[in-house]
Amino acid sequence: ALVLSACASGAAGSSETSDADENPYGLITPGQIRVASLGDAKPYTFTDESGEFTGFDVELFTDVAGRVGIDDVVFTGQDFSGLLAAVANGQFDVGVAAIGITDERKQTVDFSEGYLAGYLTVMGHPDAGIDDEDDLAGKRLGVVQGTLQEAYAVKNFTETELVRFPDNNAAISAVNSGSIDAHFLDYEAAKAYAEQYGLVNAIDIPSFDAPAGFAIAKGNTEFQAALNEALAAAMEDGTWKELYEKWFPGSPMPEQYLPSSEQGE
Ligand SMILES: NC(=O)CC[C@H](NC[C@@]1(O)OC[C@@H](O)[C@@H](O)[C@@H]1O)C(=O)O
Repeated sequence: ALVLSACASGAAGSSETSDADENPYGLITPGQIRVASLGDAKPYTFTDESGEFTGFDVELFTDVAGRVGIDDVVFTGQDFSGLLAAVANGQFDVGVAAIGITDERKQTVDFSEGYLAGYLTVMGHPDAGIDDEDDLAGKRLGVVQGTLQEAYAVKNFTETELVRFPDNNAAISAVNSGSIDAHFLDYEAAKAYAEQYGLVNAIDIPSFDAPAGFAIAKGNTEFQAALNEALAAAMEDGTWKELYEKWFPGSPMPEQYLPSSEQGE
């Protein structure tokens, strides 16, 4: 009986520790990372012709996940407004979609360190007559619900009629059909849509105080620490720079994410 009980308790003990070993980051499915993302925020995160998720954020996160030891990464498209809640309530392990880090959002999720700082951009028809923020008075401006653009427009574009959309695709078709004058989205996505539909970037607003980060459930400090360590390594060995040049050719490069040997030039 003594041997049996010792063996039994040993087995129980080992299975408990092996669970922690198997799934140190509290993943929904050990060995797999489920990512909530967007399908229409090219070149940050988008689905290509074959329906594969790709883009700067997608490839950077996939690289970081590999460094953390997880190669099975599954991306799913979400409306931005539901994305953080889905991560907070455990439907996804992480949110990756040019999500700006803000104190308000930190009430819902935790974030990795920042990995991209850029601009919020108003873009529309070349003949919409929008050259600066004053020109937005009396105009109809699209925003995606839940974005920093929505919050900024509510606060600053008080004479503008805001039209809320679930995603960029819906807003862009509204611009193209003329039912709104312009859409308010991220700089690089605006550039991609402008090229595709002959629209123009009219106003660029810095959002450096809210760099994009990976969003994870609050309290998952093991996962957060592992992601941060891997993200720092991807910056230090030039992987971040390589992906930035691949996906944002010609754009000004924020220095803080370059290898330390290239900073402070
Ligand atoms: N994918 C989206 O629609 C996200 C829209 C918006 N992105 C803002 C941002 O994170 O985009 C990447 C960088 O330019 C950041 O500086 C910026 O705050 C947001 O976080 O609300």
